[in-house]
Amino acid sequence: MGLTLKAHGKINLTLDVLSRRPDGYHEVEMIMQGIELHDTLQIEALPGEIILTASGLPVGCDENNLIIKAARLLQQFSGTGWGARIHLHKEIPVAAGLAGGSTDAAATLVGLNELWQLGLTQEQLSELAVKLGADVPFCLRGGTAIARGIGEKLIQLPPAPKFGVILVKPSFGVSTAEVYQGLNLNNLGRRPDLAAMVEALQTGSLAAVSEQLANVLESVTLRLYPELQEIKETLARAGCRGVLMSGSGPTIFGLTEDAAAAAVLARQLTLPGCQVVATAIF
Ligand SMILES: C[C@@](CO)(OP(=O)(O)O)[C@H](O)COP(=O)(O)OP(=O)(O)OC[C@H]1O[C@@H](n2ccc(N)nc2=O)[C@H](O)[C@@H]1O
Ligand SMILES: Nc1ncnc2c1ncn2[C@@H]1O[C@H](COP(=O)(O)OP(=O)(O)O)[C@@H](O)[C@H]1O
Repeated sequence: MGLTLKAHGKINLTLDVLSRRPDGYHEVEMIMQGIELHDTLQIEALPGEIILTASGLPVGCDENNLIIKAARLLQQFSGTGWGARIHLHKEIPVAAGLAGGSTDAAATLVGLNELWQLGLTQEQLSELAVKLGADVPFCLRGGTAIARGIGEKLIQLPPAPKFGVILVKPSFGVSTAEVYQGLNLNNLGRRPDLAAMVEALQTGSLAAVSEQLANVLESVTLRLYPELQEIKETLARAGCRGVLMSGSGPTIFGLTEDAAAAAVLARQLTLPGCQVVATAIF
């Protein structure tokens, strides 16, 4: 008996950094949004070992893969004798700011909790999730949420309007740790207005939501990679209403009225060397 799970990516509609903690992490305040684009995990329980294989976009299947880390963490926590055979089909670009690894880890926790019949609560899973990464607790639930703390303190919001989303991922990846380290907390550029974005989401207006998009990590990543500014301008010129970098980058996303508009627009874009994906708010 096995399970097939969809592990959805995310974008950040707002991202603000409030302070640097003594442990090097940062207190954030952001609105996280799940997207249709997803990886697929097929999981079967088997005695003892954890075996991972992958297809789709290239990704390593060794001990560094967050799927293996999640499975081992759950084995240790529960003391179970079970193992698993897991196949990952990767569609979310890697090291992109789209939480691809985090969402695979979250799906692994959910899937193995069920297959191994551990009966862990959502809260227990969330406590394990944050040990794997700051974005993993959000990925357990998905949807639309305010995230605070290092990203693990979540307040679920009503589902967002189903806007279309165009993702543009340049050929390079960025290190999230380096981007946070590069921040100058006294010079963050335009800061988001969280309350105004929550209100904009409630109105359902693409124009209102687009106006409130803001991410202070752009102050680091766009300085390191000026070509990202050109991608933003290309998306805006092509007709995307709101354009922003997701998370620590380098993916730039653009919003359209719906998924069909995103698909049409994505086909018209010429961005050599970039992965362009049309998807939607999930
Ligand atoms: C920036 C965001 C926005 O959603 O996403 P991504 O760009 O990674 O998708 C997150 O804050 C990233 O979350 P995640 O990628 O899970 O972070 P982790 O693996 O826990 O941490 C990677 C490194 O980023 C830094 N980090 C992360 C989160 C945070 N609140 N403060 C930090 O300073 C730390 O240096 C940490 O060592
Ligand atoms: N299952 C996984 N999918 C993608 N990346 C993974 C996975 N497990 C570990 N990683 C590693 O995690 C790092 C961050 O990847 P990812 O989660 O895709 O990016 P981001 O945190 O920017 O959204 C990459 O360097 C990648 O090698």
